[in-house]
Amino acid sequence: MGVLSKKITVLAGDGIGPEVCREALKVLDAVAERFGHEFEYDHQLMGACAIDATGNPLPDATLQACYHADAVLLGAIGDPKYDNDPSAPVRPEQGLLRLRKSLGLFANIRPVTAYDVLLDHSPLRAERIQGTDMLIFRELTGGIYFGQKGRTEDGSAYDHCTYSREEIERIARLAFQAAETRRGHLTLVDKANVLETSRLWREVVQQLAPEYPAVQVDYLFVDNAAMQVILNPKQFDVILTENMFGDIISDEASVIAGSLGLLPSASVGSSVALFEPIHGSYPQAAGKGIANPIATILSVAMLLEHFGLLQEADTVRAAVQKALHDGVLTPELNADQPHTTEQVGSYIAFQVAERLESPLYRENIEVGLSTII
Ligand SMILES: NC(=O)C1=CN([C@@H]2O[C@H](COP(=O)(O)OP(=O)(O)OC[C@H]3O[C@@H](n4cnc5c(N)ncnc54)[C@H](O)[C@@H]3O)[C@@H](O)[C@H]2O)C=CC1
Ligand SMILES: CC(C)CC(=O)C(=O)O
Ligand SMILES: [Mg+2]
Repeated sequence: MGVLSKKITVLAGDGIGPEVCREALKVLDAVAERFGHEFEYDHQLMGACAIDATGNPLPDATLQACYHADAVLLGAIGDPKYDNDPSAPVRPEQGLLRLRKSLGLFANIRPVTAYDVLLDHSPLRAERIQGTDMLIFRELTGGIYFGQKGRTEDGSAYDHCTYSREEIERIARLAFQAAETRRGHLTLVDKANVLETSRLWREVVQQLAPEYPAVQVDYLFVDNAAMQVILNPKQFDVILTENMFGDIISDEASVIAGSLGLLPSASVGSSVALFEPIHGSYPQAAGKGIANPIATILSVAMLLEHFGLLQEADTVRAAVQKALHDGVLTPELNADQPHTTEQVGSYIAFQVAERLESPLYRENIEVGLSTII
């Protein structure tokens, strides 16, 4: 792959979003420095910050910038002032859902990895999780999050869940294809004993299965899956599931890695792809320098892979492994010798840029990174 020039729309968002995005862009700059690529960043508003500035969680300028970008990098959105006000007329999350729908991002891909050096950081037993490597395909533009919602005259509330065959088939095909390139095992997580939409998911997956003879398919009810993910995560290769189940199961699966701050994601579909950590805006941590930027940095690795820059993606992942190995980690993973969000990002960026001989780097190593930029 030659030298590339790419335009990336950056939606830093709210809470810790700007902090983790800053570090991810630092790493992307390091990739540009080492490999000669050019990345141009177009910062736009989305979420609570966009409501504050324009009254709209997804201003038209933001959407247009995303349409015209080669990729989108998102931090996180959300603010307690909306979470704590059930009757708020406009919400940051509406912007995110509308963005996903508008960009046709129907598949959200969330890898879950147990890192050997972090085995002790998971509350789960090391022998239980060691070697876990699963890929969750979460449907992202349908289901209950997008169905009609409202209140009835008697004061009840409803959220409708709908799925069409087409919505299921297009993500199921991506999941089958991924399973073919991995360990050949696909698990559909649903609630087909109760939900009609889940029965349609099973039907569609069963109809597609003969086209992918190298893939072994099995089916698991979501309540059982929630337990199995913790009890025996190594049994999973590719998990395919609908929007809400995937949202919940993937946050749960982050305890295998050791922190929600470690899990990246890629959202793909009919046009531009979007990359974001799976976590939210973690408002309690905003401005404190304690948010783990690795989920966003690994989302950048997925972005590079999407551009076909495989060596660059591997370089970022190797730099992350080095930070994990060297204990250059935020407090939730290294309470004894915590590093700040910025220190972790800088350390990873230094590894990527191979600026290992620079005096600044050496000085930072010598002082235990306490003065890293
Ligand atoms: N994609 C997005 O932008 C998402 C936005 N949200 C929004 O975020 C806000 C907060 O929601 P919560 O339920 O508290 O979820 P959250 O994901 O922001 O935080 C949950 C917990 O995960 C841990 N955590 C999250 N990110 C971390 C990081 N980078 N480093 C270390 N630890 C981390 C913290 O212990 C935190 O208390 C809400 O407004 C919610 O709507 C929630 C999920 C996704
Ligand atoms: C607005 C929510 C659906 C965001 C979320 O929790 C997620 O995408 O993981
Ligand atoms: Mg979520």
